[in-house]
Amino acid sequence: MPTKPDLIDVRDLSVHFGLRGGTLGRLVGRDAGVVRAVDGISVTLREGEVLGLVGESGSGKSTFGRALLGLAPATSGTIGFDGADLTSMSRSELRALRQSIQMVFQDPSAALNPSMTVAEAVGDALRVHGMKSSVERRERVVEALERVGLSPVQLFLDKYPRDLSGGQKQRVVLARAIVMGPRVLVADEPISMLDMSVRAKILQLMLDLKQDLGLSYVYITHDLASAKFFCDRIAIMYLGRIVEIGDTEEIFANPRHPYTKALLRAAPDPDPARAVAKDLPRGEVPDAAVPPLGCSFHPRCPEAVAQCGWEARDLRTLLETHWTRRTPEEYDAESAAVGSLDALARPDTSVHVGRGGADAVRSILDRIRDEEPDEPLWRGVADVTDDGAGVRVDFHPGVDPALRRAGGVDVACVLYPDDSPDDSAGG
Ligand SMILES: Nc1ncnc2c1ncn2[C@@H]1O[C@H](COP(=O)(O)OP(=O)(O)OP(=O)(O)O)[C@@H](O)[C@H]1O
Repeated sequence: MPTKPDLIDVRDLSVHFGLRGGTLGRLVGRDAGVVRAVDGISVTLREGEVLGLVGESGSGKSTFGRALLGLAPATSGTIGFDGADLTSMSRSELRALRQSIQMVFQDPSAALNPSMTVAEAVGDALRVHGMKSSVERRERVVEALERVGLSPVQLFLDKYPRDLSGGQKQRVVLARAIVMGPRVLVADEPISMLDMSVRAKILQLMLDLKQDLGLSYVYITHDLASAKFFCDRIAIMYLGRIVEIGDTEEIFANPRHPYTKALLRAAPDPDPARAVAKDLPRGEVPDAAVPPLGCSFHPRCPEAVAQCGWEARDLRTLLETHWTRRTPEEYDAESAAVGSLDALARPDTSVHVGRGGADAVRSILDRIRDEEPDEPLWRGVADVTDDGAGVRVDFHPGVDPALRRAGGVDVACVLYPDDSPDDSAGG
């Protein structure tokens, strides 16, 4: 089957949000930094394709989706659509573009104005975009409502959102999205707030609309089961980046990135024979304002190796976790020997720990190592040397892996060396 042309071509897109510092920071005029909500993403959406963006909360999915409509301003990079770069469009150009790219949000109740009837809500976009004839508008509204399965249409035209079920409201939202004749729908968790009983119906409706109207979708979700059913290709996102992207079948049959594997293990499997325990990787998604060194996923990764980007903050987490398992007396003695952990709060690859003497600190580290020999952090420790009142821990230098070809998908992980013949990378 010949590959369809690219409809959207995103290159190296970043969306960073500035964070104002606390009161003290503001007094001295210092910013607290930036949140890298989207951090250098390159991806294409092909004509007629459903591309899924999957990841935990905070991975940047919604920000990426909003950037596709110019709702979140790009910090750098480009978004090509129909030969134009969306990131450099004026407000009026962006308004015009929204006839072609529409967004569907998670909560249909919030998306609909409670004081507008269904006919008004769906027809409003046509009016705003200059369709003056109310007869013509009415025709288009009726057609859109029929397409989304709200029939007989006469029953729905004069209803208010409060008169409708969640599923019916999302159908109205979809009617409003398609009435302008768009080419792309960016659907951000469109079924997650609906009753289980209607979720599959709404997804099927979206597939029917795609077929009938030649739509393409960007489907944003944290729900792998719906992505498996709905998407042609899936991009797995973590902390503002794509860590793996490929055909849906391949991603599910043969996940490469340890994060993808963990997500798949955590997803409830409808087939009880293959059901596995829920075990999302340890810890939480780190702060996008100060991401981990190297691969952002390394602190949670069970397969991490020496060059994944180990640093002082990982050692701090290790010590703190270790102390949750000690008696109060042991904690008092060990924390006195180690001293303040403040020096471990920065992303350093060489760090001094301890104030109670090198031997005391070494024995604490040895004890943790004996108890947890498989802890991946030990693979990152290059050297522990005596250093005055404590020890100096040096980590191996880390690499920040780029997306590269690995057996039919693109994956950003040092465990997968590039196997593409021509050295090209990216999704
Ligand atoms: N307007 C904003 N100002 C500051 N930070 C923001 C803003 N919007 C998003 N962020 C931050 O950017 C990161 C990515 O957020 P985003 O909502 O895109 O993630 P997500 O994967 O869609 O998560 P969710 O599923 O919870 O919506 C988060 O750390 C979030 O706090």
